[in-house]
Amino acid sequence: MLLRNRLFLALVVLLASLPVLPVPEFWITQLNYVGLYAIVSLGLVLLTGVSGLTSFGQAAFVGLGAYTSAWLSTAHGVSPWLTLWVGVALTVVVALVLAAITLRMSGHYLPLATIAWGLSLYYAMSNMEFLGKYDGILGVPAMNLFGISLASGRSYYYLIWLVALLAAIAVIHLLDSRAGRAIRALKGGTTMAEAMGISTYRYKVLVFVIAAVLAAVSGWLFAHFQRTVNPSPFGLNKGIEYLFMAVLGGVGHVWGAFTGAAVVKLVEDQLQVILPKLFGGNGNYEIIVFGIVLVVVLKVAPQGLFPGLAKAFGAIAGRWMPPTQRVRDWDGAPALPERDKPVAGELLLDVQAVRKQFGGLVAVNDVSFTIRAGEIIGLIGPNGAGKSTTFNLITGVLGLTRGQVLFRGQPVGGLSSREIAERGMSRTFQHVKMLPDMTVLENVALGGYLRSRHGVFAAMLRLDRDEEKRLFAEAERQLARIGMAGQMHELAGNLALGPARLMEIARALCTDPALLLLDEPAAGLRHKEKQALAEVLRQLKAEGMSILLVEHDMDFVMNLTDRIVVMEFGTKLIEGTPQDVQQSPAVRAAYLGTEH
Ligand SMILES: Nc1ncnc2c1ncn2[C@@H]1O[C@H](COP(=O)(O)OP(=O)(O)OP(=O)(O)O)[C@@H](O)[C@H]1O
Repeated sequence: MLLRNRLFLALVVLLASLPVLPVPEFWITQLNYVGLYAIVSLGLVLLTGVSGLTSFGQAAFVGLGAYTSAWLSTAHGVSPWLTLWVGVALTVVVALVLAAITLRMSGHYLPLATIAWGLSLYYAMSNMEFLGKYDGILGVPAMNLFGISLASGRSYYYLIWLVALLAAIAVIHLLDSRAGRAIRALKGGTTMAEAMGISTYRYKVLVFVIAAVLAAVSGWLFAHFQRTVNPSPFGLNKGIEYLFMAVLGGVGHVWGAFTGAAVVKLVEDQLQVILPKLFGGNGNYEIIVFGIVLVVVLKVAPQGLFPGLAKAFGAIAGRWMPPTQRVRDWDGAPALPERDKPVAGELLLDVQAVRKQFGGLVAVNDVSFTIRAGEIIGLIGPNGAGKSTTFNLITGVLGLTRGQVLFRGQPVGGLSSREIAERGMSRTFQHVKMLPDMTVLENVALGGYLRSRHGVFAAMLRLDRDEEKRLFAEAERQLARIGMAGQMHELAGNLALGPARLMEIARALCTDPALLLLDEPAAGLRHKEKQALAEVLRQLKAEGMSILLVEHDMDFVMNLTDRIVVMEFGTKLIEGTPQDVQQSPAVRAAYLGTEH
């Protein structure tokens, strides 16, 4: 960590000394553009790299920031230090409106929508009389800071890079926080994040707005650097270029934004000089070269240039990569708040004649059962019996066709999985859902989301450290509870299936549940892994935890459960003790596929 800080400090000192060294004006201007572009790309790292939302329309937000400041400062003489905030406010409003319209779209529709609004904003800027139409606005004033003129490229350089580095630090802080983990969870789909109580839509909107604001701030800086604005740098091709920078540099890394901005800006200018000399004429040859380069980079280094560059710099620069081993500084952190727990024997879950129809298929046919606090109930049945569907009805992933589910006396049918998580049901997944690039500890800490509260701004300003300690102390406690504390610093993606399933249980425990719901936790496990899992479940029961265990493997549930509900063809075949079930000819027939 210390080394990382020193490297960062060395970078800052180097950057700060460039304008006072005999560096030609041309290179200072180039670096100014790199800084401006990096700020926009940084937003794309958050939006596209971390959250998986592709936008081609960022250049339009740059334009919004640039035009707002240019118009207010020229037509109304407003200080650029005020126009910045007007531009940011306007961008937030526009981004919120666009987010409300487009962010519920999925697949290819979202990128297409970003192209559509990117074009709309561009043409809006180009056709407004008061913004000078295609000629734009001339005579944008230079900035002053405490009486010091920032008119020269060398002085303005400090402002651009101060903003760029502060933005990078804020994004780094954000990604290493409660809100950051929620943002990182967006990429793997919404089911797991919602089950941890995270409003995925809210975070998508937040990330979208942050990326738009970064673009607008870059636009504000751009307007007072160029001292003139016209629509051309805010068009769709520039939007594509920003995305290109982020992807080329490494869209998953904060420093990838800077790498991409530097490579594109510096190489582009050189190519614009060299290529016409080689091929003659004034064609935009550099665009052809960039197209080819992007395809090659995507093929050989899909993570972009930054990870490779960092590795190439060897062990020291390798430390620039996100740390995998977090400093263990949470000893003595106060425990997170806990919910009121049900008393042993209290009716916890009351599933009343639930039904789910998929068109003509009745996947779950009026199934009823109950769970009392402290029990482990098994829900078993052959393939296609309707177990997973029943599980999804209880956890709010699927809506009920009919029937009701009561949890602690309150109806929960029709609630979202997030609301159900809030009430104290926590689940694991048949196919493990985790964030493979985060450590086991961080994955488990995601479970503590609803028990903590700090948001984006607290994270950016590092005001969330005490709460983070509480979250990690809780995550470690839950990992220790299932015997995985020794693996907390490992990347979750490196875990074998058995430990990965246990990690999911620890994450569910971290929500402080009243009822734990496990969806086929033994599926695909080897014998030893199954034994380890059974041991953990026995221990949880001994601690008083209530568990619904959906399982295909009959032997696994026999020695663990108090009662078993057997399903076949969507209906409840039998409910009883493991002995009752074991001796039932109907159950044997269902599993062996014979008549009964
Ligand atoms: N989204 C869906 N749309 C249509 N049919 C579905 C859907 N989900 C499940 N089904 C059908 O509902 C029935 C019950 O499926 P379900 O996955 O609940 O069974 P299961 O007991 O969990 O089986 P397995 O052990 O194979 O997971 C199956 O016939 C399945 O094909």
